[in-house]
Amino acid sequence: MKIVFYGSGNMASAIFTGLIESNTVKGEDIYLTNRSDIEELKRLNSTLNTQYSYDDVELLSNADFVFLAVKPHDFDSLVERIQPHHNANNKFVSMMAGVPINQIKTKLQTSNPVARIMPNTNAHVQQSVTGISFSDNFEESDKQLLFDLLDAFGTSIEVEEDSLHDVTAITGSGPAFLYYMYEQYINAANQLGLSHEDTDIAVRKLIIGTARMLENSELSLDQLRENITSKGGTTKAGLDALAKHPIEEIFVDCLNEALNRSKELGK
Ligand SMILES: NC(=O)C1=CN([C@@H]2O[C@H](COP(=O)(O)OP(=O)(O)OC[C@H]3O[C@@H](n4cnc5c(N)ncnc54)[C@H](O)[C@@H]3O)[C@@H](O)[C@H]2O)C=CC1
Ligand SMILES: O=C(O)[C@@H]1CCC=N1
Repeated sequence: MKIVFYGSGNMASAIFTGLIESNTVKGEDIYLTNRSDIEELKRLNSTLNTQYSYDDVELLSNADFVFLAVKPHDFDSLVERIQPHHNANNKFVSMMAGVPINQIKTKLQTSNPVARIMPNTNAHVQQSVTGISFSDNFEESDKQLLFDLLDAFGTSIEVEEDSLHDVTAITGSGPAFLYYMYEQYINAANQLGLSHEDTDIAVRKLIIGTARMLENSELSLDQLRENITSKGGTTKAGLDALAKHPIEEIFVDCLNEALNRSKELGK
């Protein structure tokens, strides 16, 4: 299977690294290109054994899956490269936030199958949650091949195309929202007495340990929280302080703004 990535930035590299490190695809079957950073492509060739080229005929010839991994505002420059040279074998897999399948088909002037995915950078550690939608003409056997690829770097959920906006807000951007929250937690913790170094290590371990509990425990979130909260204790005091702030409202606002931006990006 020949897989091409147009774009080798943050999200694409998380995916092709996951595919190679899980032994799902060999580096030599993955072809990379980007706007102009040949040094980056050479570096990836020496570490992952991936191929690279700026020749679109070479890239697209016999390519089974062609990942569109550029920013939405770079799509037009990508169309100039792909449109004249694509062929019937190419199945397109776009990860561009917000850009609808019909717009991809129209701009590329193609009736080839198109899938849209919305992964996240947790693909680096094979933990992406990836939403996926397909054009009507995507063959079942090709869908299965693509699901197998997605499984190599996390879990996937098939959704209606319109729901990809929700997936983008909740899990596509989600790691950034959680990182931001953890940053605030570290900033606050730094105002207590531990050294900054100890605080940083302690909070990182706290986050990792809490995530492992979520993974391994059968208890609900609120039960896990209850198990830490002694009557009249420290946790109760901290939680009462938190409850004075509109935390749910803050996240409703955050997710709605991300979702609205996803809709705008497709216009
Ligand atoms: N970073 C993230 O967490 C996520 C990103 N996405 C989507 O993935 C896409 C890429 O995002 P990032 O990897 O973060 O961006 P990035 O800026 O890290 O990488 C973009 C890549 O596109 C390449 N590029 C630009 N114009 C090109 C052209 N004409 N031909 C070939 N390559 C070209 C650049 O050289 C670069 O390698 C975006 O559409 C974004 O919406 C989706 C989910 C999560
Ligand atoms: O910020 C963005 O637009 C992309 C989509 C999801 C994560 N990063």
